[in-house]
Amino acid sequence: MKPAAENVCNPDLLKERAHCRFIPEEITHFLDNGSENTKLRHKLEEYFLNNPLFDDDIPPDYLSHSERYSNELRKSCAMVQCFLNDPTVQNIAGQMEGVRMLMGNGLGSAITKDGNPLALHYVMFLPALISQASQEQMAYWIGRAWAGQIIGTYAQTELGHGSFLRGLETTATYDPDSEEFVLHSPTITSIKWWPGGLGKTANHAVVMAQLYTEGKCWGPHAFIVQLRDLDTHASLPGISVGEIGPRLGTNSQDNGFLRLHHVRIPRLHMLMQHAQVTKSGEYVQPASSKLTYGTMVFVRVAICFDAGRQLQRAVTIATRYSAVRRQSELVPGEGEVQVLDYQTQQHKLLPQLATVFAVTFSARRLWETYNSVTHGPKEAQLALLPELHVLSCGLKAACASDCSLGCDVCRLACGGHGYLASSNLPRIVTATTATQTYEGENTVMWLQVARYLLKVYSDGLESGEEAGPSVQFLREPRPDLTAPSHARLTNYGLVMGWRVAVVALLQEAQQELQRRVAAGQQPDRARDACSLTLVDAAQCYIRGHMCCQFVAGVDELQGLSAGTTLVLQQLCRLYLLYHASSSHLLRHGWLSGADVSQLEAEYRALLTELRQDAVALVDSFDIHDRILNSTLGAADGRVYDRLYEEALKSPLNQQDVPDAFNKYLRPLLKSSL
Ligand SMILES: CCC/C=C/C(=O)SCCNC(=O)CCNC(=O)[C@H](O)C(C)(C)COP(=O)([O-])OP(=O)([O-])OC[C@H]1O[C@@H](n2cnc3c(N)ncnc32)[C@H](O)[C@@H]1OP(=O)([O-])[O-]
Ligand SMILES: Cc1cc2nc3c(=O)[nH]c(=O)nc-3n(C[C@H](O)[C@H](O)[C@H](O)COP(=O)(O)OP(=O)(O)OC[C@H]3O[C@@H](n4cnc5c(N)ncnc54)[C@H](O)[C@@H]3O)c2cc1C
Repeated sequence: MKPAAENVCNPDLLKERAHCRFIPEEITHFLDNGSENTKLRHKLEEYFLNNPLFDDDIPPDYLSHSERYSNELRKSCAMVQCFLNDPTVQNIAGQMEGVRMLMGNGLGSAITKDGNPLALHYVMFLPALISQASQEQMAYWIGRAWAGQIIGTYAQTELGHGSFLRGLETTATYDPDSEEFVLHSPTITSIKWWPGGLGKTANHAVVMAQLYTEGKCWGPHAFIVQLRDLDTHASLPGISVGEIGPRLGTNSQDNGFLRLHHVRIPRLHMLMQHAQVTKSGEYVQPASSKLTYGTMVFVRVAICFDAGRQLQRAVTIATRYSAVRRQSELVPGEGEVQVLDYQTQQHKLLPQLATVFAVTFSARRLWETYNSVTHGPKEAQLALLPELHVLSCGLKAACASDCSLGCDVCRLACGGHGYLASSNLPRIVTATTATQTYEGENTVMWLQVARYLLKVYSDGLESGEEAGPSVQFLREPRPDLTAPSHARLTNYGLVMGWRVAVVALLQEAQQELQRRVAAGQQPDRARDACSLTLVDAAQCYIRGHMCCQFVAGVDELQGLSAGTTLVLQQLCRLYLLYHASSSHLLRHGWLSGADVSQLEAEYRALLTELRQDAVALVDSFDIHDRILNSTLGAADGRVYDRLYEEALKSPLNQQDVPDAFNKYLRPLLKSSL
């Protein structure tokens, strides 16, 4: 048994919690979207985290690639079985809600630490069926997929093309004689490459392929292809499938490749909610060709939430550690201080804390937009599609980039120990950085946003097309740059500053574009030559949007204690000030040099204020120790004991003299004698 002293909480953490100025549970309930959800989450955590089925005998870091995959597949299948068959779990949460929690990176990440081989089935295959299949197709596929009788993935990206969807090479050619599509990968570059779960887990895939019928290509469409025998799991004739090899992170997710050799599928395996091919081969056009991209839009929204949850974990670990870690003397002779006391450390961590809330407010609003578009009347759906597309692209890019950079800042804030796998920060960082690439590489997403902004700004909307609510400001009179500083520096004043920057950048880009085209440059090349300015415009637009959502979200909160409201207002202000240091607010005339100095002083004062709540704030994220899975971040702050305990688990430490010594080192030592 451990000595009692080892089990007590670190005294510095206790002190931090004692001076909390707000009610942490209020923030917990806000982040869970209601106290009932918090209760539900606790019950699920208790059920799963106390169940030995989900324990790892050996830390995954010490397993081989195949062992890791097998271990994570064991746990993910057990987890799904619980949801499908265990009444206790079913009583706690509806199946849908439960699976969502397990597949996301909350509880799920405590169970399948190294990536979940079944994730794509729930995160993309099922959503693809829901957004692309006709009613009859849903009736056929969804029940089987939901019950785990078939396991699917989403196979879109190819060796040669990921970002440029229209460039996909896989073909689906309709044969009216047999009423079948022939799926084929004609070249090496057309091999599907990357889909999660494709390598060894999935027996079906939604395959995106160029549809050919009646001799014409109609662009990328979605088809369900069976890949493996449902009994033996052997790959079917004409299907070459496997895993693509080790990656920076999530190595148990068996990302795979797929080559199709003239594989025949029934006509009704083309997903036909939007476009159809009749028995005779006639192509029936969808209301919008972009409806085929619906699955990606859904996942982009989900990524905003996921990236935010990863940042919550990273900043919890780094903040608790910074309260425990003492390093150097602030004032010589006064003893070593908690590193959290250094202004530079606060500047690393507190903006990350604020970002958690900016992401939460923005992602929630995006989710509302997504729901009103997908559940609204058809005409309204189509009218709002561009706005949803642009917001989902922009917020996905911003949340992915802010959160993955934020996670890495948290890792760096933990010094050397942050580099240790047992801190869990390397795994969090590598999992989060992938969100910048998948589901639309970030730069490509920014360019999509810019394309829409320029279109609205330059009156390029087609007749009957309306500018979406988030870009109405492009049509409004330019705000007054000479307004007094007290008006420009308020929260809404700073939001306005971003809008001013967007308009100025679009104006610059448009003038440059016109100049180049007038000088004879091909218009698309001219646009590429303006793309840095256009990406700046897109980023300012989304930053302004996130600031606006944060300000409005805090303003609209009701029923919170004064202390909690104050701390959220301060975090909101900190977020606005942190980003106001961007050169764009200065360059485009919203802020003067004197304004910047004033805002910087206010920012530093806020760091000092919020420093006292930092530990209580991360406590309010209420992340279970098993989900943090970190030697540095556990709630009791026993950092050094845990670091030592984890080091002792290394297989190399199971022998004083490793076998490799006799094989390699001893001969070297002998030869150099
Ligand atoms: C857990 C996760 C695991 C990971 C999974 C994956 O990664 S899966 C793999 C993930 N892979 C990726 O994410 C691949 C990323 N690439 C893509 O999504 C597409 O290639 C693209 C959107 C970049 C361009 O598409 P394109 O060349 O067809 O289009 P274009 O640029 O020529 O613009 C034409 C018009 O269409 C509009 N429009 C476009 N999309 C939408 C939409 N969804 N809705 C509404 N509208 C849309 C656009 O605004 C423009 O309007 P305008 O100005 O004419 O009025
Ligand atoms: C962990 C992980 C999981 C994934 N899971 C899946 C999955 O389940 N299913 C699936 O189908 N795919 C999956 N993918 C693939 C992913 O969607 C693609 O990698 C992504 O869309 C980017 O495409 P790409 O790799 O072709 O990059 P590229 O487009 O080749 O990007 C290379 C560079 O070119 C730049 N670039 C590209 N186009 C333009 C342009 N038009 N203008 C300016 N710059 C440009 C990019 O900004 C980037 O810097 C996954 C990828 C990863 C990393």
